[in-house]
Amino acid sequence: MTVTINELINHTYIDKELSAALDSTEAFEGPEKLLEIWFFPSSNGIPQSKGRRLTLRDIQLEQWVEILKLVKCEVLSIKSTSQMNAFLLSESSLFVYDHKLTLKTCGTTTTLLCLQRLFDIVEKQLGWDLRDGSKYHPFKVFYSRRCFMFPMKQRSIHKSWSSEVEYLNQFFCDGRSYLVGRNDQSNHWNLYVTETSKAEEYSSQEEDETLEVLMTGLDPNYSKQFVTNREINEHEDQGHLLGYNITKSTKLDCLYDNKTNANFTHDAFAFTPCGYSTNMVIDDQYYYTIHVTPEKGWSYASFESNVPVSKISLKQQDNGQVLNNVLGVFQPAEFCLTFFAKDGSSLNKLANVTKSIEHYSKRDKIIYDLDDYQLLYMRFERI
Ligand SMILES: C[S@@+](CC[C@H](N)C(=O)[O-])C[C@H]1O[C@@H](n2cnc3c(N)ncnc32)[C@H](O)[C@@H]1O
Repeated sequence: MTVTINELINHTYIDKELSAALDSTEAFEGPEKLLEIWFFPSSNGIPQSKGRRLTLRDIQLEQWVEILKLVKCEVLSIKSTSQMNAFLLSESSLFVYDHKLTLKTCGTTTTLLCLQRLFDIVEKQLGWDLRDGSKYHPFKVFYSRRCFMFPMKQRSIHKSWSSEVEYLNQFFCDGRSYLVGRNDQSNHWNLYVTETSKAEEYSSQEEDETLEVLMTGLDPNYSKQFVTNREINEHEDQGHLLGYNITKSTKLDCLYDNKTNANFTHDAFAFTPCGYSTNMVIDDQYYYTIHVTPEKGWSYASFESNVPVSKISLKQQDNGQVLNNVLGVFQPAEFCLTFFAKDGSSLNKLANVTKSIEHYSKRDKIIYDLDDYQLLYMRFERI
């Protein structure tokens, strides 16, 4: 599976002015805030309203721009497939399906401050009744993040986990908050998750697994691949061209063995003076997304994927091999991984495979049973 030059010209949307002018030279908070909202268990579960069935993908671009303004980030470009819209943002990514969305943003973005506007739009425009008294009850909500490197630089409620949880609890019923890993400044990960709406739980046929790998202390010989130092030129969109070149040279488009020849859609951007983001969509419905902050001192890269590796590779590959491919590109000094799965066997398999990651030693391993999901958290350090 490799990307082709066609990927540079078939965007659904592209902000050429923004793409040409983005620049950031200050210390950057790579670790992202990750919000995933399942409004319904599947697209089949979306109700009709006034004789029409509207979905998240009926929300217009101008409204996403307005929602993202509250988050303090902008849309660089969009790739659409038959089942989802993949937004590449000035600070990471947004994936919109008919019934669910994933918003991943880094830096000093204010992810949760878009919740009220998002639910207003969903309620008034799509006609979805998600009210539970003064709160909302979507099918499921996940909000997570690794501990920040520069917590005091964060804005508003994002300065502390407890104020983020307090804010989430104003919107949702039955939310639970976890501190996963060591209770020190730099080695933990936080999760907020709402209880699955029981009435709909068993109508969900959707298989779902998500692997995240959060890497720090990137090897400078490898992270320099993400430094381009391009000249800012208002008239040329070099960011997407250089992003494409980096994808090819690092082979980040070859992490999965696409044995089914499923459609592959790709969008990447190289920031200036450095930094890289990419969204890859496989089979029109699964994504993996990679974001890189290569600066020495606060280097960071994240990989997140909901690609069902065994289906896409016809059982030729597993998540352990994908993990090794990812580590090979960044060679981090440390990383933690989180893996959510409904099926305990893929989780156990990954937990066992990772016993033998070359050059790394396991420091923490934690498994949670979260009603319909199991969660594996592991942290490793280079030996
Ligand atoms: C590519 S973004 C991805 C963030 C992602 N969460 C991560 O760090 O892995 C961050 C990188 O791009 C660089 N960058 C340059 N201009 C930027 C901008 N306007 N907004 C965000 N990042 C920018 C940052 O300095 C950093 O190296």
